[in-house]
Amino acid sequence: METSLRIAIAGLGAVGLKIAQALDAGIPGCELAAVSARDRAAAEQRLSGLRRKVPVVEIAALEPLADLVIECAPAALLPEIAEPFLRAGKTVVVLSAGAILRQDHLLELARQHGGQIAVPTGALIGLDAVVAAAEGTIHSVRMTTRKPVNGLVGAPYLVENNIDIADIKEPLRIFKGTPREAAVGFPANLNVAVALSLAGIGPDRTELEIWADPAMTRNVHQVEVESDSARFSMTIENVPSENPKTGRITALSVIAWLRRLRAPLRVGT
Ligand SMILES: NC(=O)C1=CN([C@@H]2O[C@H](COP(=O)(O)OP(=O)(O)OC[C@H]3O[C@@H](n4cnc5c(N)ncnc54)[C@H](OP(=O)(O)O)[C@@H]3O)[C@@H](O)[C@H]2O)C=CC1
Ligand SMILES: O=C([O-])CC(=O)C(=O)O
Repeated sequence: METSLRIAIAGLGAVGLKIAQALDAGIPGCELAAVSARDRAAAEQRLSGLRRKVPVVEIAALEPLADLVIECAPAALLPEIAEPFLRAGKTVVVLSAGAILRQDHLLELARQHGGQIAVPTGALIGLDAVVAAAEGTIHSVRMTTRKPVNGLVGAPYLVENNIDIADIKEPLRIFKGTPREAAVGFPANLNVAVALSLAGIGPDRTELEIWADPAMTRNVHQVEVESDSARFSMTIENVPSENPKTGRITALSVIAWLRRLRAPLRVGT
């Protein structure tokens, strides 16, 4: 019988806690081995309803305890979380996808040691079709994101450019550029655009617009792809989680990814 894959979770917020609860409820072939959070006592409290007791440890203590780590913490912590696992040839599931662009050395570490960085579909849609189209030739990828004001306020791009969206009455386009630029200007809001770009034609050729819309209650992402195998358009309207910047479906995407790791039937790319 195969032994269970020991899973560590770094960050126990809107995404991490849901994944911890799902692992505790049971995902065949996987077991929750350890978690990390900023406030250890609060994390222990949040985990107190779980059936099995799980150690809450410093980020540096996660790697010896687990075969795979799921990063669902602030983007700046990605290197600290990922490096020990990649150096040990293990897998790192990355939610803060934007941070990968600023940390090229992580890909090199994975290559050198036989580890892997996995970016789940997360809050987006259709990355299976985009990676398939990328096996042929993709001509263009355009993404438009519309978010309620509270899903965007405080982003560095808005602060640096003195763009005040607190009292807008109409939809306002606040950004037009590339996912590479958005990863810097919106590190906690546009990981989906970076994931899309990594699946398709990269962070410099993917075209991105961001709109703040005071009438919206959901985070809406629209994607249009032109390729030599297919033309497709996709829209996802995400219900925000406890964290207004993060869609509820994000944690579910990782849970589905974990469930497929050892499943006898695997659907989708
Ligand atoms: N790829 C995608 O599709 C998506 C990606 N994301 C990204 O996923 C990440 C997680 O999102 P979300 O769960 O909503 O974020 P939250 O803000 O809800 O949670 C972040 C967690 O990180 C923990 N944390 C903060 N500092 C440290 C530290 N020094 N050591 C250990 N843990 C720490 C916090 O701890 P504490 O609880 O103690 O404060 C908290 O539990 C974000 O980067 C977000 O941008 C989000 C949505 C979609
Ligand atoms: O991109 C992100 O990080 C989150 C997001 O838009 C969403 O949850 O809809």
